[in-house]
Amino acid sequence: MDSFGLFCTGALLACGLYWFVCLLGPAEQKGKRAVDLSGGSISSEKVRDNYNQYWSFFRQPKEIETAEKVPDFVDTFYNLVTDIYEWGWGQSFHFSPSIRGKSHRDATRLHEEMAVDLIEVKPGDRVLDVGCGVGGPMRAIAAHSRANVVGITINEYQVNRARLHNKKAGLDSLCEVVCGNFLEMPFKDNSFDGAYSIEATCHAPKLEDVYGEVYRVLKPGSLYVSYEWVTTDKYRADNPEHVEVIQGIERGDALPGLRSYKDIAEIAKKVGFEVVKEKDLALPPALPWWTRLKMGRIAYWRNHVLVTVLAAIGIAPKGTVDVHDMLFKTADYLTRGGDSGIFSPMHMILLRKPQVPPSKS
Ligand SMILES: C=C(CC[C@@H](C)[C@H]1CC[C@H]2C3=CC[C@H]4[C@H](C)[C@@H](O)CC[C@]4(C)[C@H]3CC[C@]12C)C(C)C
Ligand SMILES: C[S@@+](CC[C@H](N)C(=O)[O-])C[C@H]1O[C@@H](n2cnc3c(N)ncnc32)[C@H](O)[C@@H]1O
Repeated sequence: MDSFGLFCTGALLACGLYWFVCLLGPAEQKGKRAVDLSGGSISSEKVRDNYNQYWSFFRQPKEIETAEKVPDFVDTFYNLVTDIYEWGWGQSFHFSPSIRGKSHRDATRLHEEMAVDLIEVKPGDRVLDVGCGVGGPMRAIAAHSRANVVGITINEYQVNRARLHNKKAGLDSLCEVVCGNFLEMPFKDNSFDGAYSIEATCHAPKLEDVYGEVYRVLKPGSLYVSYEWVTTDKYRADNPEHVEVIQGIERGDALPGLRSYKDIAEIAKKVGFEVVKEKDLALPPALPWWTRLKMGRIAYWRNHVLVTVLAAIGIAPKGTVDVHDMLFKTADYLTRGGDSGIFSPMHMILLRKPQVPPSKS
């Protein structure tokens, strides 16, 4: 073989190796690889139909408003996106402010630990994770606080993923996962020492329903912290560009309608909570939470090619390409929401269930 042939063979081998290790190999947190992408609890052949069904909710906005249909629509959404999220983002399905000199993983963990520090729980306490995903936050919080964490998610596929990760992390004695609706929780009154929700209650059609449930299951005197998705004071409903961005975020994230930051405390008080603290964690001096999304753009193009090839050769379900495409566009809307400051995914509210319930009069 002449030197040119040798060079070509070497280059081909290097490309193949890069493809295998970097593209098909372990992603964010090992565990999920492109070749393992599935439609969650939906069988491969039905992924595309379910994706179309997901979109049909947005063609009938009146129906989204009927609260009973929302949990099913959210469940379908998480069947479609859970594997892609894990593959391309990791086991924590939320944002966090960037921190100079720290990795995304560390910034994510610190954002999670802050939640449990705020609710002041002790080792051995029973803490509720409202909308737990595949349990990234739950594991960080259990390891940090040594509290017993009970997570609830509407999506059965996530329950199985979370249990698997808990076991692998050796945290299954501290972490429990329940499949259920946070609008009607299968827990006794006054049975938790604390609760938190990280970017999950935005899926509730009426915030008072989920806050009311958290209030019911908390012991008197205990604390609940929530990181809420909201529109900020910069949002103008008469600005078509603002409306386009917010609607884009709602469609790509299974949201029945984003709330204004102003409504959160009012709703919490209505169900009986005392507001201890409220702060938008996205505001300066915090560094932008959307930098990670922006920086990932080249990787998303690569992922797009990979998903298209895998779906074409029958390894990934056909509809995966549509779902990935939707997320690709969503990333852009979220970035625009962050850049313009009209949207925050981390409006923090810290609430206390009073020792004595407020009188009804
Ligand atoms: C709280 C919610 C989810 C927030 C984020 C975890 C996700 C929002 C948008 C998601 C993503 C967008 C682009 C994807 C990319 C095209 C793909 O190649 C790899 C995965 C993404 C980066 C994906 C990861 C998760 C998000 C950032 C909502 C639902 C309330
Ligand atoms: C964006 S994910 C966040 C998950 C987790 N908090 C995290 O940060 O990794 C939102 C979670 O809320 C859950 N969820 C949404 N609506 C729900 C409902 N009605 N009942 C229970 N869980 C729900 C979803 O299943 C998902 O697990």
